[in-house]
Amino acid sequence: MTARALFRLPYSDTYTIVEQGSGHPEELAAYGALDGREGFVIAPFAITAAEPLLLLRPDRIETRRTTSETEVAGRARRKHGADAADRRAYAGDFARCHSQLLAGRFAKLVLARRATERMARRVDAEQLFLRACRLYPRMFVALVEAQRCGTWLFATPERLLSGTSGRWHTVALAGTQRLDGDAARFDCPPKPHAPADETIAWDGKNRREQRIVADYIADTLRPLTTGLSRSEARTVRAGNVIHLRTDFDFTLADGQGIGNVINALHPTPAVCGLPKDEARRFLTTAEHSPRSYYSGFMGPLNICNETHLYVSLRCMAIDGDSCSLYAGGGLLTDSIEEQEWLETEAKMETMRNVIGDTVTDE
Ligand SMILES: C=C(O[C@@H]1C=C(C(=O)O)C=C[C@H]1O)C(=O)O
Repeated sequence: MTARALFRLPYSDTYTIVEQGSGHPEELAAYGALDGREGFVIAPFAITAAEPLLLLRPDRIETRRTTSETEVAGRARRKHGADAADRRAYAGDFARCHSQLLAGRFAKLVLARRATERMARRVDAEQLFLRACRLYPRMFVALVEAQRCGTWLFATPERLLSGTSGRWHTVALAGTQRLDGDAARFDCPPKPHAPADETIAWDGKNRREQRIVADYIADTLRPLTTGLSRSEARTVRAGNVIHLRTDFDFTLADGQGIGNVINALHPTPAVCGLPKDEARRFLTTAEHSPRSYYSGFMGPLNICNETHLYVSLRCMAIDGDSCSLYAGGGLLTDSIEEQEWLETEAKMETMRNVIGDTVTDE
């Protein structure tokens, strides 16, 4: 085995292992090259020679049951204190983005950062994958191991594109609130199609942030699709935070492939900004830590005729005894730096809860 991916779909009690038996995953030059292909895809935020778009060949596919252990509930993790240098670097990045927003160069920018945790011992990535499956039943959980991209663990709430042959689905997910105290036990929706809890209040800034994403997706998909439907925005839970989500369903217009749809959608203003190409260029230089495979996308492509591509969020890169966690948040002109920092901390909790009590204090 030279590369492998493990993935668990939301609400499923089984996970799938996809292994490539020999050689390295294929490097593809562009999203269009995904049309008609089969395998497990892992795409970076921006394709470069150092961080290519990879397609893992499914030489072996196995499905296993996730265990029903509840061992995770009481795990205590030692207190985490953000590094002062990280905090200062984020403040600098925020100021750079905010001045661009105030100058009217961008309608929205998503600023991201990285935090590295040193572990007491070498990380057992597969154990962490299984723990993430137990902790986050609503999320798409995946572990990818390949020489070219390294080892990544994800527990993401954001679908980029999924479907079988006929109907396709995507979402506009944005706006974030932390669930604290008793509210953290709150479940919305408890099952895939259950009604959402509409007692939750959202402020204007979060609603605008999410509407920008939903309008962008609708405008992008309209010329490429037929029968496009758009739901109302509703509240959904993702671990210890909640978001606003609009669902889209569509059929591809004649002559359209999903590679073209991905090329048009990715990266959406849920993870990048508007206008898209300028925002992507700006962020790749403005952010002090490169995003690598964070905020790209990954998932099975045409495996057993099903495609489930998710945005690579709530994730970490694992390297020996070190875990690099990534998170970002959408900025508008009225964003407040301290609140945005706390939002990235809340999103990083998703992976901090997975590494649990193995974090050391050094
Ligand atoms: C950028 C991230 O999340 C995205 C940004 C959100 C926001 O700005 O409110 C919410 C959900 C995601 O679309 C992340 O998790 O790192």
